[in-house]
Amino acid sequence: MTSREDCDRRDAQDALAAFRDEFVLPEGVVYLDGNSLGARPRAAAARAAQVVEEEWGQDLIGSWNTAGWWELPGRLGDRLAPLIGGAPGTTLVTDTTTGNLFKALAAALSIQAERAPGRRVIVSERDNFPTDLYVAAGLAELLGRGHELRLLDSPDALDAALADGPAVVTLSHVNYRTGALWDLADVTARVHAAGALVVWDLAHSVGALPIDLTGADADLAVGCTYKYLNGGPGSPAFLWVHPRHAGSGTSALPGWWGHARPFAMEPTFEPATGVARFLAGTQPVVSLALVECGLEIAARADLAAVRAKSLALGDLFLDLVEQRCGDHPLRLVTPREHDRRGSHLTLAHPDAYAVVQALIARGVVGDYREPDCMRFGLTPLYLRFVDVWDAVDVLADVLDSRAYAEPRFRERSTVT
Ligand SMILES: Cc1ncc(COP(=O)(O)O)c(C=O)c1O
Ligand SMILES: Nc1c(O)cccc1C(=O)C[C@H](N)C(=O)O
Repeated sequence: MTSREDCDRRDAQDALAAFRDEFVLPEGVVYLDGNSLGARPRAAAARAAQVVEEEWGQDLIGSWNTAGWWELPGRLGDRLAPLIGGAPGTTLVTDTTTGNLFKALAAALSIQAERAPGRRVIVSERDNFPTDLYVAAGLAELLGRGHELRLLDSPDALDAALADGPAVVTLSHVNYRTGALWDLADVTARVHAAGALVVWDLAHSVGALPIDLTGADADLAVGCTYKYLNGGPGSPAFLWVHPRHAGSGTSALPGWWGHARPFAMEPTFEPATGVARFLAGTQPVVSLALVECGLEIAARADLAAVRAKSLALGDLFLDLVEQRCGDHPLRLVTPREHDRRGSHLTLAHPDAYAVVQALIARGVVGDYREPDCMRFGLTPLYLRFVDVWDAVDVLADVLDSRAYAEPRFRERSTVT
């Protein structure tokens, strides 16, 4: 059995270990929820003070020009692009993942309306993150042209859905609940071979594993910056568009920020060239500025090493859970194979909600997802092997002692 000392030794040899110092983590907490809200980069507090006190406080409106506020979405997009295999000028950091998905899907459908007008089906997964499904269904209805959303009940159903000639396929690269990973290049090739376009949601994979959208020849992608990119609560999301589509596909939200000449204040919309046409309106500058602190750290981390450590942390977690919690009714929801899982692990338990609350009370922070899932996020930039050991130690004790049976652990908060 792996001992805590073994984990200490692995931490001592870990090439990514020094990154932990770049984050602020509360004393006595093992944070396994960076897949939902990433930890705060140390540099973020000073950057926030700079934006608020100097750029806003002193320079006021002038900062749109002098502090580069106007250019932030494109400049940060270019900083994020290498993490997703995007070329310069293909990526924006802007709006929310939900909003960007709406724009991306609308653009993909408008491209298909030109190329293959008979195609009216959007394919997704029933188990996709709810916002993705709501956006797709809402858009289909709004278009009023007979579009419909078809949902896969398992990955094996993709080929049959493709055979029916859909317009667009939209999938989450890593599933928010199960942690299951799609093969992005393989799926993209299959979707294209079937004459459809693909829109990827990278919320749970960006910053956690290497992604090559250009190499895979994907069409459009969205994702968020507050998980593995540590941009802060509600930090703006991103939108990537393959250059071949950057001049086509109307934005469903043609706002003045996406106009070719915003300050000409013209009454009709003329899209800016390239991905900038997908900008809509004024951006949350303070939040946007903080995204750079996380991106700056991510740019220095070798994503292959991040992925290798994520898998190693996951294997350790699973081995220890099997060794120490084997008598309890736990079921691994996440595929165990490396090439089929992302960077969080999900265990089902009949009392999952209460177990998660009991763990949080003991300083091990994971989260709960319906109907019976405990999620544990593995963030290699600030998580140590010894943290995983400590987390499983607490989990074993919470389960063995039935500490989770206390009534207070059954009280539901809004955010689970
Ligand atoms: C796959 C996926 N898409 C989208 C979102 C959220 O989108 P938004 O930031 O717009 O709330 C999440 C999680 O919050 C998610 O897991
Ligand atoms: N986006 C979130 C939020 O606004 C509040 C609380 C949690 C979240 C999340 O990150 C949800 C998340 N995408 C999930 O995978 O469940």
